[in-house]
Amino acid sequence: MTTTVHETAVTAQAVAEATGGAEGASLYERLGGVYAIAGAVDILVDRLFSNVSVNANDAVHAHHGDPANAPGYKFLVTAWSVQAAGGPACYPGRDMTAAHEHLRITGEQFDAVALEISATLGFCGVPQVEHDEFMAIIERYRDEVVERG
Ligand code: HEM
Repeated sequence: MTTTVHETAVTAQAVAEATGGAEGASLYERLGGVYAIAGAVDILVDRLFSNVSVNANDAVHAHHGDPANAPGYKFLVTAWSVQAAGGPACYPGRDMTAAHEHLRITGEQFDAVALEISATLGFCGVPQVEHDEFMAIIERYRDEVVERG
């Protein structure tokens, strides 16, 4: 019996089936693991660093306006996402309150970042179920990221 390239191609569906379907596999596995997540974060951070609405906050712009911050930030956001999605515990950064409290982020600025995350998941072809699960995780951190009072 011959096997075609089509039959051996690793698709998101094949990964889900091989790992026990949507119920058995972690979101991390269903997203495609560290290579897929790092690839998405690479695109996301480039977009965030040039997003005018996100950079309207001067404290955010002090960080996102400097291209020298991109590699380290991509590493930290990748590790955070891997861990938040149920992958290996590998995030070495600050918790979300400590990382953002000095930035005085508004609800609108949080929405602008969430929109870029959602757009990036769409751009990368992440299926709807995994898209919705990841965005639900992001939403759970709103109160830690947005300025209090
Ligand atoms: C749930 C949503 C968010 C997640 C998961 C997230 C994730 C992270 C991570 C992992 C770091 C690195 C922490 C460290 O340095 O130890 C960070 C820092 C940062 N984030 Fe976020 N972030 C979120 C929302 C936002 C929003 C809405 C903004 C801006 C509007 C923002 C702007 C920044 C900036 C400027 C830094 C660097 C702060 C500094 O080093 O002084 N983040 N974020």
